[in-house]
This record gives sequence, structure tokens and C-alpha cells, in this order.
Amino acid sequence: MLKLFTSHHVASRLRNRSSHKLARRAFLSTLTDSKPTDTVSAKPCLEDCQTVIALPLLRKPLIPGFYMPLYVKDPKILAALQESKSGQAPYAGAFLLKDDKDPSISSSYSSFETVNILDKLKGKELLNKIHQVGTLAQILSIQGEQVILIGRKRLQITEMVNEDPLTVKTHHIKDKPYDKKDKVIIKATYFEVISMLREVLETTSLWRDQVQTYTQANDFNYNKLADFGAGISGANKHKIQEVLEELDVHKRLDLIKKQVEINKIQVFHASIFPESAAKTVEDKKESTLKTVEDKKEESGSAKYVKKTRPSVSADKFRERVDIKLLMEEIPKHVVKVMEENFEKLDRGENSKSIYNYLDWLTALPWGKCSDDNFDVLRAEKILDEDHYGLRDVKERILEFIAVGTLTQNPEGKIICLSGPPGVGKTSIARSVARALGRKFFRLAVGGLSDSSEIKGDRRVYSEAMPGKMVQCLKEVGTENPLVLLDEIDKLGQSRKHDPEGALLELLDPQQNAHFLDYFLDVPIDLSKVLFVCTANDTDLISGPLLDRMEVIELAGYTADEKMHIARDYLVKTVQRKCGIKPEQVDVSDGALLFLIENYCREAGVRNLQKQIEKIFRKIALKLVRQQAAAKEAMADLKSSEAAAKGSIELTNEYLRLADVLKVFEYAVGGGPMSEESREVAENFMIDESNLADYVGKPVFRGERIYGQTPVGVVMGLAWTSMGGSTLYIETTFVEEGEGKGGLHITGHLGSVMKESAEIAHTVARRIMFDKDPENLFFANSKLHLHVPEGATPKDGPSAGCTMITSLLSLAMKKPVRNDLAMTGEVTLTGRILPIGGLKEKTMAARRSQVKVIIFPEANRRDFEDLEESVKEGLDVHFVDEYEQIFELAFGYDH
Ligand SMILES: Nc1ncnc2c1ncn2[C@@H]1O[C@H](COP(=O)(O)OP(=O)(O)OP(=O)(O)O)[C@@H](O)[C@H]1O
Repeated sequence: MLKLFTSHHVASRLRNRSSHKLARRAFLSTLTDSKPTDTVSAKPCLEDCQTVIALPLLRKPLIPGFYMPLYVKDPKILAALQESKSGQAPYAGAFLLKDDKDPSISSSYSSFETVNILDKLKGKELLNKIHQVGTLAQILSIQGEQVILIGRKRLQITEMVNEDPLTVKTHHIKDKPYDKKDKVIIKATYFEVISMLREVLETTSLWRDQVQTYTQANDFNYNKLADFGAGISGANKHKIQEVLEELDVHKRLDLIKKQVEINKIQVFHASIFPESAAKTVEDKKESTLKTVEDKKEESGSAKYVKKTRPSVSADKFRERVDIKLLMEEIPKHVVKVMEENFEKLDRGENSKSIYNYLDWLTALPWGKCSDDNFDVLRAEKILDEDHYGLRDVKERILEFIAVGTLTQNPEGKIICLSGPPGVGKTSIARSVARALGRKFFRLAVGGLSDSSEIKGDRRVYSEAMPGKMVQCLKEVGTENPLVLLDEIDKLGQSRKHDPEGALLELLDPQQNAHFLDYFLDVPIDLSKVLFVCTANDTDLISGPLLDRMEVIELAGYTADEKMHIARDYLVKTVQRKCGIKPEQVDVSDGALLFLIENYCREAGVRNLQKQIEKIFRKIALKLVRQQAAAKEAMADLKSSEAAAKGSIELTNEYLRLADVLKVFEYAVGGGPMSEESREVAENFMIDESNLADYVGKPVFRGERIYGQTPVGVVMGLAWTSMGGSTLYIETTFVEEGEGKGGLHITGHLGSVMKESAEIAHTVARRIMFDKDPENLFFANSKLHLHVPEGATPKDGPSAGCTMITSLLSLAMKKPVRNDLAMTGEVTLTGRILPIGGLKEKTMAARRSQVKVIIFPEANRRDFEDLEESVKEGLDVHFVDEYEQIFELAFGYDH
């Protein structure tokens, strides 16, 4: 079931957010484009920017390629920066402050400000306090007091030009050229650093965030790698300044190597000395090096280092959220909570739970949404590309997208895709996400019995975790993913833990804009999430949940549809997944049809897919065996050839093996296949004759038990959550005696079906009496009515007409026509009432070679709405009264 849900709050939330979003877009487009924007279009070549305003940095130097937000309070400086930005040279100089121990300086910035002490220090005094080597920084944006810079080049101050604001003349320093002969060593170090950085990035998500704020990841050379490494290594500011000042590329790479190594050790250290790791470990790094190495050896596991929790100061988290904060993307109440926890870390309260908490809180994609794509034509193409048929479902999804196009707001109901297994519910939801350009997340709610899975744990114990929705947002990295709530009809029951209540809160537009996860303990906005649900049986979904959904039924596929799906989708996908080239295997239509009809009589295509996978796995194995045999034989021949010192003649067998090998190398390695090789390639042709070699003998036992239906047996049609199915109603005579008339019922029937059988007995008796008052069969016969397969529970009223027919057949000793099936509820007066699951029942009848079907008149419209391929070749009758059924079932000539 596909449920597309957006809150009616969405519109207003989007409106509120739109200004931020615009700001974010503008910001990102500037970030990703290092070329000048409109306002800086006349910017001169970097080389010309020699005279710049000097901005002191307190926390760390600005590395070329990285962004840095600043908070500038001095209006004079702001005006100067503004002037630079809109003028010819949108640049400033960023220089690390040498000494930050001066309390007057430290107290002048809040926990989120990088630093602004320009109003405290001026002119020469300031000049003396900053490092002379810094960075030429492009001014990307200025919003109020917030300035965003991106590092471009290294600079060295040569003289002061102006005192207030401090303006300096600089020269751009270049890396030392390296000798060609050093290139090999540099290259080796380069690769070493790359592999170490890879390891570091696996270690912690904190550094991964920093990578995202780097602009030149696609354009790496030795120099840039060293800078990049410095930016993400987590080194302290003095080390980074050292890297900034180091112009020898090899030495710079070496510095990074060392730094990354130290950080890995720091991670390890935090794992074995958690309490001491709480304090700043910078100073301890070098001294603990030895101890850690010893412990590493003791544990004998290098991997251990990777898996452990790094000790970080609040700065790491601050860095993670700095830009989001500047863009006001994080709600104020969350900022407040973050700040409180940062302060706890600053005070040294470095408990695992604070770390964990902040790790989640700061990692959420506050304000970050993927842009919805409401291009209907593109969406249609994607849906058709991924799925055959499913006309109604696709139409409904396109309607939803069309509404989004007109309103720029994907408001709609939650869509619930309901149908038997394997009809494509999950995969269509995935396609919708692809069509809309949203991230996809599948949340299996089947069997879920504890609301904490959705709402998270309270942070009363250290292993507490947030709920699935928070995990989802962190994983997808956007606030507007498409979340598939899979198998919502199988939600577990628990009064105490009430998972349904948690789901209602999640799906309710009134509540989910302020969804409260117990672990996060701050409301989060889930109104932009698009919820889609799936279910096999919507009857099992509780009323309040179902009320919020718009159900779209996926009834199952006809044999013809399955053929298309198998040939055009399943075979191609499975073949690709098994690494087999299309020209190597040909599965004939006949084989596919045989599979469909004799191996997988199901509503969906799940089993069909499994059978096709079986075929291709067997072929893959054959190919691999061939290759191994060919290689072995070739090696043998080569060695005997060598033994004979060239005197051996290549036999035909050798040549054949060599060809097979070439062919195989093509198949496995994807190399070009020569024409010659192609000829000897073993092409696998799968048809009806050899299908059993791949998938075994047909396992399917037909639903049809009787070739010729005997007296007292009639075929009915049933609906189950697995799709439609045929079922027989059998009645037999037990004993006769005056006044002994009665009915014994078996077959694991539910109460409704049992009542139905009693009604059928009464109606059949009346009909018999009307037709032949002399006939006392029902009055004097004890009868037994059974519905095979006795182990399967059955219920529902729709077998009423089938039961009456079965009883009358026995009473008249006349079998019904052989190719007949029927369904319909019957009242005591013999009127026929409508049934559900008409499409599934029709398809089940087709699968059992039924030619004539009797449906209630009230279902005529449902039948007419079916696709032609489902209706084709069937003789369908619609009836209001049982009398009409009597005519159809017994009024035939033998
Ligand atoms: N109309 C279709 N066209 C192409 N492939 C299809 C179609 N319907 C189903 N499939 C394929 O069949 C397989 C099973 O589908 P899927 O897992 O989406 O079924 P489902 O309805 O979600 O089943 P379940 O209820 O068991 O989760 C998938 O590989 C899917 O791509």
C-alpha cells in the first residue's frame, strides 16, 4: 500500500521556511560555484588581491578550500567587507591569532561565534598578535553580522596599510617546486595519506561532515591533499598553522600523516581511557603514543582502533552545525539545547551520553531538503521504466505529482498500497521516491510491538537510542524523504507499549510537525516527510490509522502481465545481477509461460523472480566451472608442451579449450569478445524441454482437485491476503431417516461462514420444496458440508451461493457444469449480495481454467472496470436472485 502523506501544515511550514530555503539555495549555489557570482562578477584575478582587510581568527586558521563562518560585530569592518564584496575584490585576509589566552579576548565571543575581537584590538597591536602567514579568503556572503568566507590561497603580510580597520599589504606565497626525482616519494606519501584519511573518515561521522564543506574534492593534487588532510584531521590550531606555513609539499604531507596517526591514536585512547579522554587530549597525544601502541599490540587488533568512539570537544560539534546555525536552519529551541550541552562538554562533563546525544542532535539534517521534482513527464517515464502495467497506481501517483506542480506543495493524503505479496508495492514506492527526487527509507513496521522503536528511548540509561524516524533522518540526510511504512497491517499489538499510538502521532498532520522523540527530547518537524504504507490486507489496519490513508489496491497480475514483467524486467535485472551477458542466455517465452503456469501460480511475481534467479545462478555456476576446467586443462597442456620442448603439436582439444577460456574471460572480466570466440561461446537456451534441469520438476499442485466435478461439489471463489483463490464446497449424504434432516459442517470455518452454511441449508430446502414438494431429501437426510483444505482457516459470507448449489446438486443428484465457478452472499430470501476482491477472484478463476463465472449483479461495474486482458475469454453472468444461478448451474444439456 502506498501512502503519500503530507501534513496540511506543510503549506504554512513551507512558507515559513521558504525564506530560509531561498537563502540556503543562494548560499549553496555560491558555495559550489567558485566562479564569481553576479555581485562579484568583476572580481580581478586572485594574484591582484594583494591589499586586504586582516581578519583575526581565534579558533583555527582557514585552510584553502574550506569554508568558515565569522561573526563580525564592528560596523566599520562590516562596511569595509561589504564594500570589498560588492566591489572589484571580494577578498579579505584571514590570520590566526597567536595568543588566545588573554581573558579579555576569550570572553568577547559566544560559543557559536568563531571570533571577533577587532573591536578590542586595533592597528599595530592587532598586527603583532596575528600570525604573518594566513589565507586569502573570498567573501561569499554577508548577512547581518554573519560573514562566510572560503579559503583560496596562502598569504604573507608584508606591511600595514591602514590601522582601522586593519588593512595589510601581502604577497601570495607559493609552494616550493619539487624535483622530479622526489615525485616518487611524494606520490607514495600521497597514497599513504589517502588511505589513512579513508580510515579516518570511516572512524567518525564528524570528519565526514567537514569533508562536505570542502570545495575541491574532485580536483586533488599533492598540495591540495595536504591542505584537505589538515582540514579534516582534527589537529589543533597550532599544527594546522604549521601546515599552512609549510611550503614544502612533501613535508606538508608528512605533517598530515603524523597528525592523522595521532588522531587515530586519540580515538583509541578515548576508548581505553574514557574518563581521561573527557579532558582535552591534545597535550596528551604524543605522550600516550607509546602506551597506546603497547595496548594495540596486546589487543592485537588494528580494527579495534577504527570502531571506537573518538573523544571530541564541543568544538567538533560546533563546527558541524556552524553553517546551519548561520543560515538559521536549526530551530531556536534546538539551538538552545545544543548550547546547553556544548557548555556541559566545555565544562568537562564529557559523559558518553552527552557525546551520544550531541552526535545525534547535531547530525540531523536541520533545514536540509532535497528539491522536489514535479516533472510529470519525467515521473511517468521513471514509473514506466521500473514497472509494467499498474495503470491505476501510476495514474494516482501522477495525479499527486501534478498537484505538486500546480501548488509547489506536495500536499496529499497518505497513500496505502494494498495487495498480495510480490505485486510491486515496495518497488513502486521506491520509484516514486526516484521520480520525486526524494531520498527513500524503508521502515518495516510489521511485528513492531514497542512504541520506543518509533519514539525512541528515554535517556535514562547509556545505551538509549533515538527512534526509527530520527535514525531515518540521519541516514538520508534530508528532512523530506519518502518513508515507506512496510506491512502496516502486521503491526504488533501491545497495550502497554502502544505502537499504534506512536504511528498515529507520526502520521497525523496535526501532530507530526512537532514530533517528539523521547531520546532527542526536542520536537522535530516531520511534516515534510512523505509517508507511503504497504499492506496485504487493509481489514487488519485499525480504523483510526485507515482513516488517514487513501488505499490503492494492487490486485495481482494476469499470466499475460506476468509474461511481460518476466521478459522485460525480471530476466534483464537478474541477468545483470548475475554478471551474465545478454547474448549468453536466451530464456524462451514458452519456458517463461511454463514457469508461470506450473511453478508459480501466485498473484504477484515474487516466486517467479526466485525461479528466474535459480536459472541464472545455475548458468553462472556452469560458466565458472567451464572456466576453471579450461584454465586447468590449458595449464596441463602448457606444461606438457614445455616438457616436450616445443615438439608437441597443438591438438584440436587444446584449441577448443583456449577458445572457451577466451570466451569465459570475456564473460567474467567483461573484456571484448572476439568473433571467433563468440562462435564457440556456449549459449544457454532455456525452453520447456530443459527448464526442469534448472528449476526442478513442477512443484505446483493445481487448485483444481477434480477433473470432472462430482455431484454435491461446486467451485467457489475466495479472496485472501495472498490474492484470489478457488475453493471447492463439497456436500455429501450421511444417513437418512424420517425427521433426521440436518447439516454437519467442517473445514476450519469461521462463524460467519458457518452461519452462511446454515442459511444455505434453509434456502436450498425451500427451493427444493418450491420445485418439487414431494422431494423430502432435506427433511430426512443428514448431510455433511466440507470446505477443503481443512487446515486453512476460512471465513466470510461470499460462499453462500456456492453452498446452496452444492446442496441442491446433491439433492437432485445432478452435477453442475464443469467449468463453472461462483461467488456471492445469499440472504434467507435468496437475494444475492455483492462481494469484495472481484479482480483477484477473476484471476484465480482464470488460473483454474474456469470459463463461466457467476458474480452478483451489484459487482457488474467492478468487472467492467477490469482490464481487457483479465476479462478476455470469460463467460460472466451477473445475478440478483438465486433462481438465476439455478438455471445457469443445472439448466444445461449433458
Ligand atoms: N509491474 C511490475 N513490473 C516490473 N517488476 C515488478 C512489477 N511488479 C513487481 N515487480 C518486481 O517483483 C519483485 C517483488 O516486488 P516487491 O518486493 O515490490 O513486492 P511487494 O508487493 O512489496 O511484496 P511484499 O508484500 O511481499 O513486500 C520486485 O523485484 C519488483 O521489482
